[in-house]
Amino acid sequence: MTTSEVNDVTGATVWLTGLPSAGKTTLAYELAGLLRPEGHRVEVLDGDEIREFLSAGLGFSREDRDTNVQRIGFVAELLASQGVLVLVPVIAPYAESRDAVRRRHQKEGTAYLEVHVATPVEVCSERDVKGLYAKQAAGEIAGLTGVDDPYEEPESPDLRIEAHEQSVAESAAALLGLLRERGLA
Ligand SMILES: Nc1ncnc2c1ncn2[C@@H]1O[C@H](COP(=O)(O)OS(=O)(=O)O)[C@@H](OP(=O)(O)O)[C@H]1O
Ligand SMILES: Nc1ncnc2c1ncn2[C@@H]1O[C@H](COP(=O)(O)OP(=O)(O)O)[C@@H](O)[C@H]1O
Repeated sequence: MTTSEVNDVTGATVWLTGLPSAGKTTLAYELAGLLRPEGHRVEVLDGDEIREFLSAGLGFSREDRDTNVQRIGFVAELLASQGVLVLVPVIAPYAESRDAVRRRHQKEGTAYLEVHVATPVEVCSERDVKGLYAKQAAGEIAGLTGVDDPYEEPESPDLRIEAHEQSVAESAAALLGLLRERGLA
């Protein structure tokens, strides 16, 4: 690849927000699997991994969640500005915090897309991938997003996916369609 080809590559951050077990991580990896064979550089900033390293020690208070989201937003923008498609399956429950990440991208002239993975809490709690809904119901944990902690739904996301009403492949295709529409893939 020549230098000019490298410089032509447009990066972006695609933030997948939604409740625990909504399907954010599943969809991010499915989309990554569609993009990589096309030659795109893709990074998935997985919430769990970030909390193990970049955000080690942070909990789930509003303040800690905001700090976590701003750190991820900072790293995502850096990568996206260098031509990487950055997929971020992170709850980010507060609108103000998500907007701050969007503003950071706008200020730097870096593409940013907000996607709401809108699986309802009833479906998420049935899936309960990590057993958190059961633990909350049993009184073992408190402050679970969407149950006894806030989740502020995006009012006007770039895309809202009713992930429970379609297959993983269909949702990933919708995401790819959005990227194509915006000239990012
Ligand atoms: N109290 C509470 N509320 C919400 N989520 C909780 C909680 N405790 C642990 N977890 C698990 O932490 C995973 C990562 O959360 P995030 O970093 O995405 O959350 S946040 O944006 O900082 O709010 C998140 O991962 P996902 O299930 O992939 O969304 C949860 O499984
Ligand atoms: N249509 C769908 N879209 C996304 N995930 C789905 C769908 N149907 C079932 N699932 C399952 O739901 C679970 C979602 O878990 P995960 O992707 O870890 O959610 P999150 O990252 O939002 O916590 C996975 O086990 C996935 O296989």
